[in-house]
Amino acid sequence: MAEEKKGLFRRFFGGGKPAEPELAPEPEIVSPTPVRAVEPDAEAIAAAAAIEPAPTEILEAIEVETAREPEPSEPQAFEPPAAPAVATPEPVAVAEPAPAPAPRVTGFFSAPAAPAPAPEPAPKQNWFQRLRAGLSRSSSALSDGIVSVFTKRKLDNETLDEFEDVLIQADLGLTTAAAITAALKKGRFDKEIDGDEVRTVLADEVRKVLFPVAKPLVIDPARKPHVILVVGVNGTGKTTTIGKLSAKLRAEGRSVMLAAGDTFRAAAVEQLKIWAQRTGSAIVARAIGADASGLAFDALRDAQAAGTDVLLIDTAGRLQNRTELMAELEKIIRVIKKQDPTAPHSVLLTLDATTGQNALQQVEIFGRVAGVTGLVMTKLDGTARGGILVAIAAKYGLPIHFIGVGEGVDDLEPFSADEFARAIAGIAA
Ligand SMILES: Nc1nc2c(ncn2[C@@H]2O[C@H](COP(=O)(O)OP(=O)(O)OP(=O)(O)O)[C@@H](O)[C@H]2O)c(=O)[nH]1
Repeated sequence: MAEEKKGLFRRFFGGGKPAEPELAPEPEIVSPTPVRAVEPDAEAIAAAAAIEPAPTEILEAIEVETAREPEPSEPQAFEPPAAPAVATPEPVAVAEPAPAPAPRVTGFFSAPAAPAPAPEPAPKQNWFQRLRAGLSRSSSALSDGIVSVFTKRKLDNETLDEFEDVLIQADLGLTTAAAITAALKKGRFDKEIDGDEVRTVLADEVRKVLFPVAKPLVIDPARKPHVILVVGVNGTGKTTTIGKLSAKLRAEGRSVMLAAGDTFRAAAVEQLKIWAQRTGSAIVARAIGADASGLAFDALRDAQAAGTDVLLIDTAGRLQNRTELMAELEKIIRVIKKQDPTAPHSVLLTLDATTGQNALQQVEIFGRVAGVTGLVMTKLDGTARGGILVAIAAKYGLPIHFIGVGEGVDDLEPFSADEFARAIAGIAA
């Protein structure tokens, strides 16, 4: 199929390489300082401040351990691993209600002003509504194409070709675009067709591609801990995803430990600490610039000792074409295996939907180097390129566990083929 559409592909992508995200600057490795001395990042704190606190009853159930002080200096080599700082979550303090202000006396007529009526809270949208809203840029790009191709026209070879172009432009991939066009042609050729019929066929075909890959992330209760390693390119949402997952796991009553393996970025460590506190998870963090594989090793040892259900390991962002950084990722996995040969039990690759075609290469290379077991696609809100998820599913068949449509704790949900297919096709309910 790729051969058939080569001319077409070149028209859309200029025959060149797909656009790559800007190279992120090399993270600066500063001399190790104790984690506690790291200046909190205002942006990270502001982002995490939006997180809903874990239910009080969950927080009350947390066992409070004594926090260990960080080592004064951090070894760069893996052996022997130094003990990490294990900061134990503290229950989130319930803020004392502020005393009601006394009515202001303004003379003889001192009656307090009538309070302004409270604004009606906006009704909370359900997940499908948020998914539809998030995917609106992707679905309206498709919808506009459908309207312009099919308005008052019969389904002939020309309209089919134009429609296939619309699908390819929406990043759905050549194979899926061809399958959708073929399905539309069946029994409808030379007949008038309306937009709703096209949208139904589109949703049906997308659903067929996504159904086999929509698989939940399964936590093996026999593993103590079930180790989840989160990998991906810079800024794809690893740390945020770990925070959101920890909230879900804690809400299910599981004990969780977070390992702040992004030892390049102080903001990532701070962000993770806030998530740990809010969700009632334990956290293992070290100084900026510390050896990430040593930290992963120590975190796993601590999680085993504590009988923790799930250990979520964050890693620094890395571009898939940076060989030395990918080798570092291999080392982290090797070191984890020394402690538990069956670990990591899940390797999640976070993909930023706004990246478009480059995401395919990320799946290819991270899959090969890190043995990715499942995908999390973030930032489906605010992109017209959400179709890339379909192209990835068709090409790699890797499980898609979660998708993200925003920065809030509720904006990450298990992936549903049917919901995604309807949302991207612009079908209302
Ligand atoms: N709009 C939107 N923003 C998101 C989503 N997921 C994450 N983000 C934001 O993306 C930015 C980067 O997220 P991080 O979690 O820090 O990404 P990271 O992969 O850990 O970054 P590095 O450590 O630099 O590799 C943050 O501002 C997040 O709030 C999403 O689904 N939608």
